[in-house]
This record gives sequence, structure tokens and C-alpha cells, in this order.
Amino acid sequence: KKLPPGPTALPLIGNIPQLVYHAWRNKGIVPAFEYFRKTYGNVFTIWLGPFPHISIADFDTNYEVFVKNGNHYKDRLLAPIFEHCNESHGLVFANGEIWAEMRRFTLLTFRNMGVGRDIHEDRVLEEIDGRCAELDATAVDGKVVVNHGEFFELMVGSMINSLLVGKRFEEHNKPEFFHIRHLLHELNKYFTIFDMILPVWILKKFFPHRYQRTKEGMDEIANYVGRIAEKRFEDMKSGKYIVDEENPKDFVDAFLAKMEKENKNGGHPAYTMKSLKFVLSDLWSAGHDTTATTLTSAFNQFANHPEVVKKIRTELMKITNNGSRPLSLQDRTETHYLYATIAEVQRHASILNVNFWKVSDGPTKINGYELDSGEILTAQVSALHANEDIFKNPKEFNPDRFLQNEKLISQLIPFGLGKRSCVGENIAKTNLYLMIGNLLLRYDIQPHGKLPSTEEILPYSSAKVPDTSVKLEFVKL
Ligand code: HEM
Repeated sequence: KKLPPGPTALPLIGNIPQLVYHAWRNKGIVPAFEYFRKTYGNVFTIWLGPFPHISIADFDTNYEVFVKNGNHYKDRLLAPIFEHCNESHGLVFANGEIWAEMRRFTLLTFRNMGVGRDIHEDRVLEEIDGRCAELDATAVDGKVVVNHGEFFELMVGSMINSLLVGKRFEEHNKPEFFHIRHLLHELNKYFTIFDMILPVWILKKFFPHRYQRTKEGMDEIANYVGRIAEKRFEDMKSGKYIVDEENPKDFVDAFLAKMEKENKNGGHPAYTMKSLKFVLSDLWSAGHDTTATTLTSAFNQFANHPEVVKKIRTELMKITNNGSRPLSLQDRTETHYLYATIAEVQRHASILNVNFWKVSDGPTKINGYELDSGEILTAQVSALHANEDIFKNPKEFNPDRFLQNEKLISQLIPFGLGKRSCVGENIAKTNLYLMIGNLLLRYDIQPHGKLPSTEEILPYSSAKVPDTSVKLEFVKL
């Protein structure tokens, strides 16, 4: 069988030695992928053990495969450990009819809750006001030293918690947030390419500590959000809580209303409390780290590139009448430079070093290669964003590249594409736009001592981690 080109694979271990060598030599997984791309072309095969994995690192082929022929690539290759922990439920680590129904329901619910429109904007602006008030209360001569990684995690976590279970994180419940945050950080340590491919029994037998930490972390996050939903369900049954079906206050309300309806009519089996628990925990984890990481990367870039901040601010001041009102989603068509900057931030931040793999469910053809059913492949988003044939001088932070070539923006796919693309894309875009824009309207960003690095901290991990070892100064304008 002919697969797209790649390094010569050894029996059983495949290309693992070459992957390790090139990752070590090029100082990271993404530069290793870039090496393979340059050597073998935009579509290349890496054998992880005895299984070939096909990476696609250009936009056109990805579009052809995952959008035009998307129906063949609905199934994700599930990392055994995560499938085991989520008991095949939820959105991220599940396939099949329950996943499909939950995805449809989630997208519809977000749309009904006004995501990307005014109602959602109010929620985000309320969150920004709340967090900035806390900062301002500790300012000395208009200046606050901010642990920006933590600040963005709290702001995003609070926003998502409010959207999902109706609760912001304020003084009284902040410890709950810090507990979840700690668990998420622990989980990140075990999110390597090897943890993702090892069968559960091997992890349990040979790496019991890794297995235990992953399982406990995932269970605890699911139980935290699950408990709130469970309590509301009990109150609903006893008549203490009434869900307004037409006007749900959060995701849990919308789900409970739908579950009641479906159960009455003997409807879809996906509407159970177990399903809700795992969908909530997936939305929480997938939505939190990704957005917070992107914001942290953005502000690390801003500290290193004051000229970019200056240009954004000039644009924003003009539109908001010298900052006399907050930046709103309605301003989106006027803020070309801010848009270009967010695109460049997302290109650099590309939060998944290794994107989730998909499995084809029928014979397909990619770039002239006839592939069997069951082939493993992915839009290798990070490699695509570092592809120097598309993005010249990819290491450079240069928002202007998107203004000089307006078509370039369509080559950027930070949220993936096709049937398994990000369900939180509109939430994330709203958050990034309003949070970055409104913070830069309020504060100037300065390094506190050493400049933060814009290199990633764990280049061998599956997910990117930005530098949070130094703090920033937010100086009130
Ligand atoms: C800057 C922020 C974000 C980025 C860069 C991002 C990126 C991604 C990417 C690359 C994927 C995988 C696509 C694939 O498999 O090809 C994904 C999936 C997903 N994202 Fe996001 N995401 C962000 C924010 C969010 C938010 C705010 C939420 C929810 C509140 C969310 C929920 C999800 C879920 C549930 C999936 C799995 C979807 C499925 O398999 O059907 N994400 N995201």
C-alpha cells in the first residue's frame, strides 16, 4: 500500500526514533514536523509504533479532506486514557451518535444563548470590569504588578463557569477555581504524545502514578461541574427550581430543559446526567486552557513589541472616542489592525503542538494517494502555522503580514476545520477580541524586570505552554 512519503519506518517502533531525534535536534515537536514537511512535502506520514499517522500541513489539502470530504473524518482517534476516563461520553474524547447529538445540541445552545452577539458581550464585559476592579484596588500610583498567566486563567475560567453553570468566580469561591486550575496544570504534564498512544493497561501497570494523576484529575474536574448540575436537577425534581425553557440562564438550564422534554417523549438517549457531566467538563477544560494560553501568549508578545500595542491603541482610541466607551463587538469591522494582531497571536500561540488525530471511515484519496478505511490523519495545525512557504519568516511576530496580504487570514486555522472543529470558536473569538481590546484601552503593558520569553516552555508536549515565569506591569492610562 502506498502512503504519502515520510521517513523509513522500523518494524514495531516505526518512526519513533526519528521523531525523538528530530524533536531533540530541532528543539521541539513542531520544528520536527516542519523538518519532515520540508523534506517530504505538505502531506507526510509518520509511523507511531506500528501505525502510520498522516499529517497535513497546508490549508488547501486540509480543506479538501476535512471540509469537502468531511463526512469521512468525523471520528477522532481516541487516546485510550482519555476515552477510559470519560467513559466514551462528552465532546472531545467520544465518537458516534451520542457525540454527534451533543455537538449539535451544544452549537445550538450557544447560538440561542447569544454567543458572538450582545448578550454574550455583556457577560464578557462584566467579567472584564470585575477583574479590572480587583486589579485597580491594588494599584500603587496607577501601576499593578500582574501575574498575567493566573490573571487570564481566572478571567477566562470565570467567564466559562458563568456561561456553563451561571457562577462567576468572586472572592468567596475563588479557592474552587484555584483547585480546578491546579488539577488542569497537573493534567497538562501528562498530555504528551506517548501518554496519548499508550493502552490503559500499560499505563496502569508500568506508569501507575501517571495513570492515577490523570484519572483523578479528570474525575475531579468532571465531578466539580457535575455536582452543580446534579444539585440543580434535584431541586428541579422537587419543584424548588424552575427552568425557563425559553430563556435558559446557562448551559445547564438548557440541557435540563431538553432532557426533561426528551425523556417524556422517549427521545434521544444522549440526554442523561452522565452525559451532561462529561460535556460540561469537556467544555470547561477545552475552553479554559486554550483561551487563557492564547491571552498569555498575546501579552508576552505585547511586552516584547510595544510598537504593536501603540498601533492597536491608536486604532482603538479613534473608534471609542478616546476610550470614553468600551470596545464592542460592533466595532469589529473598523479594527483592522487589532484583527490582524489577534490573527498573528493565534498563529504563534497555536495551542496544540500535535492536533487530535482523525480516523477515516471509508476508502479515500489524498493528493493522489489511495487510502484505506481506518487511516489515521490530521490537520497538523501548528506545523501549518509555522509553514514558511505560507507564512514568510514564521518566527517573526508581524501582524502586518495579514494586512499586506488579505488572503493570508484564510490560511489560518487555529480552531481546526471540518466536523471536529472547535465548538467554542465563537466564544473564543469574542473573548479574545473584547479582552485584548478592552485591556489595552485601559492599561499600558510593561515588563516587570525581565522580558517574558515568547518561546514555548514545553516544546515536547502535545499542548503549548507560554512563559509565565515573569510578571507584567499594567499601568493605568
Ligand atoms: C483560543 C481559544 C481556542 C482554541 C485555539 C481552540 C482550538 C481547538 C482545536 C484546534 C480543536 C480541535 C480541532 C480538531 O480536532 O481538529 C478544538 C476542539 C474543541 N474545542 Fe476549542 N479552542 C478554543 C476555545 C474553546 C472554547 C472557548 C470552548 C468551549 C467553551 C472550546 C471547546 C472545544 C471542544 C468541546 C472541542 C472538541 C469538539 C469536537 O470534537 O466535536 N474550545 N478547539
